[in-house]
Amino acid sequence: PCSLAACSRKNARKAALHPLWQSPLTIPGGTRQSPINIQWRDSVYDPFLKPLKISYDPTTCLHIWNNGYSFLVEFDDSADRSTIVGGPLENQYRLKQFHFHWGAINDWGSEHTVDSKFYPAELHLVHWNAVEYPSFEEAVMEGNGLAVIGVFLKLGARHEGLQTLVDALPAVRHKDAVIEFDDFDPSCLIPSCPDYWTYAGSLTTPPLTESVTWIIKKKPIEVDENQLEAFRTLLFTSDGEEERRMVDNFRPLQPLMNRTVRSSFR
Ligand SMILES: CCCCCCc1ccc(S(N)(=O)=O)cc1
Ligand SMILES: [Zn+2]
Repeated sequence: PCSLAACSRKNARKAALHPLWQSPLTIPGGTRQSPINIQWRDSVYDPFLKPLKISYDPTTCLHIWNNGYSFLVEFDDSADRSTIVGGPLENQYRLKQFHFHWGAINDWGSEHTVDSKFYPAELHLVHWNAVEYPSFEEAVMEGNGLAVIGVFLKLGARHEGLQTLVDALPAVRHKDAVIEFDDFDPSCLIPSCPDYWTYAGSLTTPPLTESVTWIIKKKPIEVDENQLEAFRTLLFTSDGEEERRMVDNFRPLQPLMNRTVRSSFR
């Protein structure tokens, strides 16, 4: 056991870590961690990459909840009703949830960067390989278990589709709050431009498992300042706890190591 002084110093260091990272920041032996910087000129055009085929059924939308990391919109994934296929994927993947990462100010907030540029926020649409695995929880542990579409958000015009989400946020201000949310089609949040980058990576929050095929859309969507500010009114903390604003819920950039980022476009 450590000495009282050393223990308190260790605990102080741990407490000093951002609330998101009380657990270790790195996976021991991790070789395909996310997020990464996408250096545009180092990405390799792959002519064999197919267009991504997205088919979402808005009636599979279930609820919005604040899980203490982000706010999530979850979907009924008990059948192949909201799926993606094609792109770099060998199987069809089912939509499980989508969520966002954002900053305290507009200068940062995204998890991935492009040529070291941060966007103020990033959307993740999380899908799992229901062809090969019986559940999302099992797929999370497998190298080809998950496919996450990343969409950058940039400051610009108000996004009408996002506004229906923003209007619901006050109801999930605290950690563990949940409200019913139905009839939402998340494809309205995905740019129509088909161009994307893709690489083999990981979850960016615990359990950080190396199970994600990342599909990062080249074009951002535009949202306005009020919509970004609405994200920043959420709390990491539960009702009754001392309030901590939910901002800067993005993981630091991870080493590329022995990976190539492929592009679907020249
Ligand atoms: C067995 C439970 C595991 C839940 C893992 C949930 C999760 C999903 C997506 C992402 S992200 N930010 O990489 O898209 C992080 C975490
Ligand atoms: Zn995410």
